[in-house]
Amino acid sequence: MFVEPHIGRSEDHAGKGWIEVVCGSMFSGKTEELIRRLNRALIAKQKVEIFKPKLDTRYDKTQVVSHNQNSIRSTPVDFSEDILLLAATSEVVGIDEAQFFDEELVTVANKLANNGKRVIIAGLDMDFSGKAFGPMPELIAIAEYVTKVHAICARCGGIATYSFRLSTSKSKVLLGEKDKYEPRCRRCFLSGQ
Ligand SMILES: Nc1ncnc2c1ncn2[C@@H]1O[C@H](COP(=O)(O)OP(=O)(O)O)[C@@H](O)[C@H]1O
Ligand SMILES: Cc1cn([C@H]2C[C@H](O)[C@@H](COP(=O)(O)O)O2)c(=O)[nH]c1=O
Ligand SMILES: [Zn+2]
Repeated sequence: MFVEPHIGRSEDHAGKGWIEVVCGSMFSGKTEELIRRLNRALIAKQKVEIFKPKLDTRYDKTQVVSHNQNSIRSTPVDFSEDILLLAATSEVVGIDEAQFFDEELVTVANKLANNGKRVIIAGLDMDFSGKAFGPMPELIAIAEYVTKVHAICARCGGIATYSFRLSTSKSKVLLGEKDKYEPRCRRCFLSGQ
C-alpha cells in the first residue's frame, strides 16, 4: 500500500511538491485509492481540492464517485489550465479521470508540484484498444510515485490490466460502466468475445 513520504504542513513550499499517479484498467480501484489518499490528507487538516473533467458526468456532476459508491466532492473543469487558478491556495490537488484531459495537464501538474503542492492523479493508462490514453504516459514519466492497480478479469478471475469494450463503437471516448466495459487479463482481452 502506498504510504505518503511525508504529510502535514511546512512553511517553505518551493520545490517541495511532488506528483503521484494511480493508473490501471477500469474497476481496478483507481478512484478508491485516490479518495483514500485525499481523505488522509483531509484528516491531516490539509487544504485539498479535487478536479475532474466536465465531460465525466457518469454518477454526479460535482462528486468523484467510485464503483463501490465511495465519493468525495470535486470541481468539474473544462480545461486542465483552469486547475492552476482554482487550486492556487490548496496544498493537495487530486485529479480524477486524467485520461480525458488535454496534454496541457502535464505542464499544469509540473507547475503545481513546482509550487510545493502534492498532486495526486488517477486515470486509465490504456483505452479500449490497448493504446496509451491521453496525457497518461507523460504524467507517468514525470511523476515521483506511480502506482499501477489491477482489477479482476471478468472472464477468468485473473489479474486484469485491460478495459474490454463490449460494444462495437470505435470512438475513443465512450462513457460507461459494466454495461459497456469489462476488465480483462491479457489473454482474455486478446481472445475478444
Ligand atoms: N472485476 C472487478 N475487479 C475489481 N473490482 C471490481 C470489479 N468489478 C467491480 N469492482 C468494484 O470496483 C471497485 C473499484 O472501483 P473504482 O475505484 O471506482 O475503480 P476505477 O476507478 O479503477 O474504475 C472495487 O472495490 C470493487 O468493489
Ligand atoms: C477504456 C475506455 C473507457 N472510457 C470511459 C469509460 C468510463 O466512463 C471511464 C473510465 O472510468 P473508470 O473510473 O476508470 O472506471 O472512461 C472511454 O471513454 N474510452 C475507453 O477507451
Ligand atoms: Zn482473463
